[in-house]
Amino acid sequence: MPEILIIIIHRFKYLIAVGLLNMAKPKVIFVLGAPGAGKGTQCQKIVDRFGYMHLSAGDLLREERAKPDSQYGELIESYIQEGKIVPVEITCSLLESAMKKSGKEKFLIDGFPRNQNNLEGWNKAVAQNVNLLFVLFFECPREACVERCLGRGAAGSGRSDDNMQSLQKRFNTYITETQPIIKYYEERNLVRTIDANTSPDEVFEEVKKQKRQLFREHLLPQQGGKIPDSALDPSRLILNKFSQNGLYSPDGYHLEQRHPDSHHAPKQHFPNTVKVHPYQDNRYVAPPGRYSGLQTLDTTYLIRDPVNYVLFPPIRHYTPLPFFPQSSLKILRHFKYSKVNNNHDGSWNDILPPNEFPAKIVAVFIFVAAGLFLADSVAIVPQYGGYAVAPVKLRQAQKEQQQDFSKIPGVPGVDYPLFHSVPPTSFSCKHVPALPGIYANVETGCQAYHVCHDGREGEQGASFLCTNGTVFNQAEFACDWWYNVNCHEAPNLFRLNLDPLKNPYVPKPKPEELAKFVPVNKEMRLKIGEKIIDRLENIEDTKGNGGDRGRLIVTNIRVLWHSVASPRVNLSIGFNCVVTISTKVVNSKLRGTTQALHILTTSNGTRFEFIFTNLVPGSMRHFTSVMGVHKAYISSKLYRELKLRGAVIHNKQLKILPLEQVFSTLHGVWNLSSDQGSLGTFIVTNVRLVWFADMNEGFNISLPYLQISSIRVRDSKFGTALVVTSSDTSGSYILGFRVDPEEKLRNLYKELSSLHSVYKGNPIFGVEYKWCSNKNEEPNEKLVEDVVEIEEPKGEMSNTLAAYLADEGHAKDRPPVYSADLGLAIESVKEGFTLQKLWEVLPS
Ligand SMILES: Nc1ncnc2c1ncn2[C@@H]1O[C@H](COP(=O)(O)OP(=O)(O)O)[C@@H](O)[C@H]1O
Ligand SMILES: Nc1ccn([C@H]2C[C@H](O)[C@@H](COP(=O)(O)OP(=O)(O)O)O2)c(=O)n1
Repeated sequence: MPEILIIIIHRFKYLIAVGLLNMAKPKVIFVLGAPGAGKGTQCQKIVDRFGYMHLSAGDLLREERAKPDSQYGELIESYIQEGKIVPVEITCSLLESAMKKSGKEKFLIDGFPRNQNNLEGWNKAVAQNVNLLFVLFFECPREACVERCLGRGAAGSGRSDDNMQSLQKRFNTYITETQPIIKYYEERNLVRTIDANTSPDEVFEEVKKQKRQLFREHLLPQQGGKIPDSALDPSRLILNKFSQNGLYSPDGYHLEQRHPDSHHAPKQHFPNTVKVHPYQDNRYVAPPGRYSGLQTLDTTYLIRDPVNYVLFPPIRHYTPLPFFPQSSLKILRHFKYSKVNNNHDGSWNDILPPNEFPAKIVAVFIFVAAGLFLADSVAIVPQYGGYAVAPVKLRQAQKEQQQDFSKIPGVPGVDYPLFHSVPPTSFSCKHVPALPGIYANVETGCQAYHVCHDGREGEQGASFLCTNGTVFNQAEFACDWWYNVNCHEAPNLFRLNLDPLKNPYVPKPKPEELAKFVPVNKEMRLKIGEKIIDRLENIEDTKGNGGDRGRLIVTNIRVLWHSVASPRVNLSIGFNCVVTISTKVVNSKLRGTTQALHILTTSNGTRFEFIFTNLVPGSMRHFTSVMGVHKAYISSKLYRELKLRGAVIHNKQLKILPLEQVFSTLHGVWNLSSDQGSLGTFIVTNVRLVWFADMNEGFNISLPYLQISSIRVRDSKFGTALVVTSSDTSGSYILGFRVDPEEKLRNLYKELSSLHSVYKGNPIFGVEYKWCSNKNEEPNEKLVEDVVEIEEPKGEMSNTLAAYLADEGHAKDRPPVYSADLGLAIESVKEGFTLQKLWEVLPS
């Protein structure tokens, strides 16, 4: 079978695409430590060795103070002498202007942030404009530091604070104000501690080791690298998904990955790695701007491979694709090799001296999966659909291979074009109807196509070629056999990009995100686990179907409306896509001017507005129930979403959710995401699994069954491990756990697997809403029967245990009976079930 790379063009949201700034963010390392710890000394060495720009907050303040016209001079002097920390507005503006003035990209910021005020000021004004890599913390005992500062003073530092009196105050400030800041970053796994109580050169060796270690942590484990301690950190885990589908990251993360060819000048600038950008609200977005000179990300995700390390099995060049899933949103194309870029410029390149690493190395995206160690080293690579780079030797050999055209119908170069790279044409993204969008290039017989978005790829956007024999089918947004495509028609079809359902760059909603008109009996059918909370008659969909009486149904995950006269006229609004719910004065056809319910939603980057008017005068029920359930929906995310490092544990106790029941708590469970693993507690409930580290309860994961895609037991280099994979929508994280003895692990696996199968089939969404208003306003149960369009799921709960657990009438325990099978007294089994049947749900 011909190997191809399937490149899934990432569909990023309009908002983000448009909203991205066009500047690459500078990288920052904070340097902290007690006065005299040697921060300045080490920074100088790092500058010399690694080429960072050193900005010392203290020096900048001293410089400012020394300026005769400075309006802050006196204030700074008095603060420094008192050992106090200067207000952040001054320090931050000095830092910011020094950064801007330098025109550099990577900075060591020394002596900052030194207190809460510094931290808050930075977070507010600067943090979102830079990438904070980590905090380098020089740890040094007080006596040594004092001695050094006094020595520095005696040697003529000229500093007004290098005296015993100021030093005492500076140390107090350091302990009470700076140490909590270091702790703050420690909790975020950002601190790299260096023992600074040795000679400057020895300290620097440590610094180098740390940097090297940081780098090694991100090598493939089979190459001797470690899985980083912070593998559970969302910023690392986000990369997991690359091993799955390379690109798409819904639910709080947003990534973009570039193909070499999408780069403006692919031959010169071969982007070796993914760039990921933390966004203000903790999502990760593609980096703005072009890649020129910025090929590597200032993260630890870049890894290099030793010489001759085979990434891919040999790939034939320009092999035709056997078939194209035309309806697919994926864009299929061959993998084109370009010149290897051995010049690994970027923030991590210089971590190792050049001679410490082989010269002919290539970068690939790290599969920094917490469970990476579980995968076979080379075997996983071919599955990877990202933009990896193949080794030089391999690549050249492939280039020489000729394509066999005999399997393509038609005459090459006559019936279909034969481009080996995208030729220059007059195509311009300036004249296309929608951005982002994807457009066939007619001048190349549609073999080339362009992805136009925010202009960062230049006037032609990102250019791609369809494999020989195929051309871009504008109607299908996919490469297709040449004989299926009428290329000249393409410009007439460019406008299809305006259709969010067609445009592959517009993400498609999940069912519960759907905010659109849907055919009756399909979307109007309740989903499993979905419960009707309220039904209201006499509601007009004032915006879409004014004048039509309808029925509004509020369930635990969405709001449905349908016309009573013609139930096919209906709509479904998932709470997931609701932006705001408010009231609005409107002019209703049936009620005149009145207060109505206004729901603003967003789906696929498009906003939808819904207005519902209650035709019963004086009734407020539609407001209260829709708003109330929406509130309950928002506050119950833990039932439905993966949470990392959440406030889910307090004093080593799980904060139990209202509908949650803890089934078992297991101590001594290793989370294998770090090199030695972290020891912690594993809790199994009816909603989720939770693990938290014994040493730091903030290091935790809460994963609802709804978001688990598989649970397995596998061998790993750590021995037998429990491997849990989260669903695509929550990032496809791979989590590894180990419990001793193995029997315990197997029991845990059995328990989790059966609960997973039960609760995935019968999910607890956690959205509960209690009526506490006027009795007359409560939902009329009778209405439930006469809604024929709403079908409850039938026969879907096939699982015995699910049926058994769905025991709504089980208000009281059933009387105990002796079970001969178990040799125990147990609660009598519900009618129609046997113990044997219940055991059968456990996987063997
Ligand atoms: N590892 C070390 N061992 C001994 N003296 C040191 C060491 N590092 C720095 N010094 C000296 O200690 C003094 C304070 O160092 P400096 O780098 O200015 O510290 P900081 O910036 O943390 O206040 C300087 O005189 C420096 O020469
Ligand atoms: N973020 C900062 C950094 C320094 N300062 C002031 C107060 C500090 O005592 C002095 C000296 O800082 P510097 O980092 O040069 O010196 P030490 O680490 O204390 O040796 O500057 C500040 O107010 N805010």
